[in-house]
Amino acid sequence: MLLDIDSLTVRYRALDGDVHALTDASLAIERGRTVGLLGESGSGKTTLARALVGLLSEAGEVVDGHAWFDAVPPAWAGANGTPRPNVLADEAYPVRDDGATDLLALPEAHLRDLRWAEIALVPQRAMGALDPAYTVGEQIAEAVRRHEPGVDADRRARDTLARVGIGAARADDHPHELSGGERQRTVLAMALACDPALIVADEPTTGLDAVVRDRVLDDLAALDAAVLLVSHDLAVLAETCERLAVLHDGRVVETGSTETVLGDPTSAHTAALCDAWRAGTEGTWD
Ligand SMILES: Nc1ncnc2c1ncn2[C@@H]1O[C@H](COP(=O)(O)OP(=O)(O)OP(=O)(O)O)[C@@H](O)[C@H]1O
Repeated sequence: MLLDIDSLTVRYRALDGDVHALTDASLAIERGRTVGLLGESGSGKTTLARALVGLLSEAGEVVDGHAWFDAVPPAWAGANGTPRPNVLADEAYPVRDDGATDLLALPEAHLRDLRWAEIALVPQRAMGALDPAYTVGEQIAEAVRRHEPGVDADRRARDTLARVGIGAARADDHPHELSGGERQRTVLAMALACDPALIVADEPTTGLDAVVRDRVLDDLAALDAAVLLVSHDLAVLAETCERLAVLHDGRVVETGSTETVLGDPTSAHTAALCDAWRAGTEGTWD
């Protein structure tokens, strides 16, 4: 198993009391597989996505749970390719018998080694993920340089942009020179650049027209990496994902193959979502 989220519980401290955003949420993703995380607005999808990479907002706190992750970034590899003892044998945080590390317990310095290299977040709203002051090529190359020092980072940036259907020459553009769809694909290119084992894509198609949306979904479906695709849109997940998990009020109420979840849902909530989808009302749940 590449990622094994076990009983994740997250709350936000707010002036008028705590918000329990996730309660005992469990979910697993095998290497190379695409899993959809479905839920209405406020169900906890973004919280789960950001908790995995240690990017919850300041008010957020992981109260309980583990996120066992079985991939070792290049920065942890010793001369013979085995993880450096000072990383995996660090008793300050848990390592499971199979070698998986707990993302939720890793110190920030170790998490930084993992981000982009082995687990990449495609956040909601691409514009916010890009720095307006730098060309998109420079931004992609910077991540490559940090994690793969020996690689021609500029070449990799151009190749990765070309891979998501943006001409390599656009590497010299600043974010404001790209269309909304191009920016979204640029953020996807950033996520792909270091060839991570897992991509967490948070509503990557929201706000895109149908053609660009399909292109982004095709890109995600074609990846060797495992993908956790977060969406409120059942149509998007149904056409892209092998497995689905359904979040409702911060709890995972259903997991299973897409076929089973859609064809024979066990929770009343999932059944209602499926009925709404079939009735052609998808996109109106939020
Ligand atoms: N910084 C915060 N402070 C307080 N509460 C928060 C904060 N961020 C999120 N929440 C609350 O946590 C719950 C889960 O929010 P989250 O953004 O994870 O849901 P979501 O399913 O991603 O929703 P959406 O589809 O609208 O993005 C919601 O009740 C939300 O209001």
